Amino acid sequence: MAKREVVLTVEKLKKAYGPVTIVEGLDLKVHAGEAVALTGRNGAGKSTVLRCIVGADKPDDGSVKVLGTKMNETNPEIRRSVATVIDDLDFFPDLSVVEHLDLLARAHGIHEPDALVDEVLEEVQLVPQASQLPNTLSSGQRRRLALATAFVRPRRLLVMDEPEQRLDVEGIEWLGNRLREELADGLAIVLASHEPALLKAINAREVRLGEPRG
Ligand SMILES: Nc1ncnc2c1ncn2[C@@H]1O[C@H](COP(=O)(O)OP(=O)(O)OP(=O)(O)O)[C@@H](O)[C@H]1O
Repeated sequence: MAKREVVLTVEKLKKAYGPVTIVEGLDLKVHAGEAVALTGRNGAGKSTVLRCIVGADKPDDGSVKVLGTKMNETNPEIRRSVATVIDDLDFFPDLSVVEHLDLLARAHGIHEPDALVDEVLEEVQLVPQASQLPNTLSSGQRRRLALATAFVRPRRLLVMDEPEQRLDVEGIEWLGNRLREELADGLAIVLASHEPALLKAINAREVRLGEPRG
């Protein structure tokens, strides 16, 4: 895989809520093997930009392209390329931890899904909770499950909103190491984070968002 391939291109992104302009004229390029961190104060627009990038929110202006193709959540090629960890509330209530991961791995046509799911469960330390339903997990365990969903599926771009939330110190250290490996394999990462240790671990390029105007 070419290391310097441009995976994500954001051009002149604008998003406003009513009279308040959250972001305007934002340009961003993220290459394979590179991590970009959106930083800025609470309310600066980090989550808004991430939602526009993954197609969960519609920009008022500008464009988002993944591997040269205009972002579109319903395009199967894009869905195969983009893994997101935006929140950890988005689970099927009646599927267990292992069933979630299994479903995702199979739906994305992963070769030997059972082996990968076992490996990732072990890594996120959810083996004892494998048969529990999401609403019975602790908040940190739910975050680990959300992170696990990104690692059992194909991905070229990983988009994460404060992935460190509710992780313990060891968990943040694990995440930094894991993401470093992903970068070495050519993954492109865009994240919002308030955790300097994580940003340092993955050598993230910082893009600081200013205050919303209006
Ligand atoms: N659907 C919405 N309608 C109106 N305003 C919104 C909406 N979503 C977000 N906002 C506003 O947009 C601004 C940016 O919010 P956003 O969640 O993107 O900030 P953030 O940088 O991620 O903040 P934090 O660090 O607190 O997570 C905030 O002022 C927020 O209140």
